[in-house]
Amino acid sequence: MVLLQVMYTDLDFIAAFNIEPAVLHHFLFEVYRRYNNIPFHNFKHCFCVTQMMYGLIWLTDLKSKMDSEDLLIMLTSAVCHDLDHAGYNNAYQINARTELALRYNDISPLENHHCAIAFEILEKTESNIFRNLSMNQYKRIREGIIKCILATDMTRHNDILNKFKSILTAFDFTNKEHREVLMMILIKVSDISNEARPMEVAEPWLDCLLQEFYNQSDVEKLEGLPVTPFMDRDKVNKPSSQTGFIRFVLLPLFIELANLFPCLEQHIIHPVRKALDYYTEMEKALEREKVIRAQTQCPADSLTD
Ligand SMILES: Nc1nc2c(ncn2[C@@H]2O[C@@H]3COP(=O)(O)O[C@H]3[C@H]2O)c(=O)[nH]1
Ligand SMILES: [Zn+2]
Repeated sequence: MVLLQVMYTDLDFIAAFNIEPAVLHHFLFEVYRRYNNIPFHNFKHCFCVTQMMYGLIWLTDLKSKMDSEDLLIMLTSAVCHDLDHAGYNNAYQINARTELALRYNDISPLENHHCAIAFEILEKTESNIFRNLSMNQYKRIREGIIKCILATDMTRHNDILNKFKSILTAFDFTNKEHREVLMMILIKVSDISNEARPMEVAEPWLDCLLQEFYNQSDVEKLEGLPVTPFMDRDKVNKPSSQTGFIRFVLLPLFIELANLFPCLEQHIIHPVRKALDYYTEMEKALEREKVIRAQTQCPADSLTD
């Protein structure tokens, strides 16, 4: 919590938006309380995503390109983006017809919920870090946070990435629409950036993610619901989960952001490529092990090969 406080201070938000330290503290404590004690989508994930956003803001020198309202939107969206996640994704919410799916008519039920919880916290005067803003400032920041948090729904991944690609060659920081798409891309990159971290940090996060995935698919099996294939313990393991995700989701997204900010290449592309090599090797080793195990179980078959 203290480190999050430092990020708000370091980016000059305290002075620019007249945020009282006690209110910031209260806000962050409420945020901390409203993350659940689950394997992946917990407060530590919130911290990692926010820290990545903070790092990206500095590395790309966004302070000189965007105003402090936009930066406040980005950091606060990162802090709030998974509030009260219960460890079951949107597919589950919709298939199980949960309260959230009913409330939000199957439209990004989780992301709508995370955002609603954020504004529930901000409705209380003692934890409203925006309480000294003008009406117009508050309106703009609320609109921005809603856009950013809703953009973390992965079913919108291709739409958002394609939009970013279409504006990239003529990207203009003075264009509001361009800035909004960039903000969505930045929160998406931060949200799925574990593999850009050192291997000894990234790998335990993958274990936590798979624990949450396997738990959901076990419950889906128990409840007779459609089983989410990438969460099924009978179908995915560590390397198979990562090679596809890195190749088809992470790299295509990260490469586009690095096209706009080439300085990011060494920070987000190189480590992700290294992780891809690592999991590709692990996948091959597991395959070899499987073949050996099959041969030792059926020695007669292997003799006839
Ligand atoms: N396989 C895999 N999926 C990830 C990884 N990081 C994030 N994700 C997925 O990307 C999603 C982003 O939104 P969610 O937080 O809902 O859930 C996340 C996971 O489903 C990762 O390292 N590996
Ligand atoms: Zn997240």
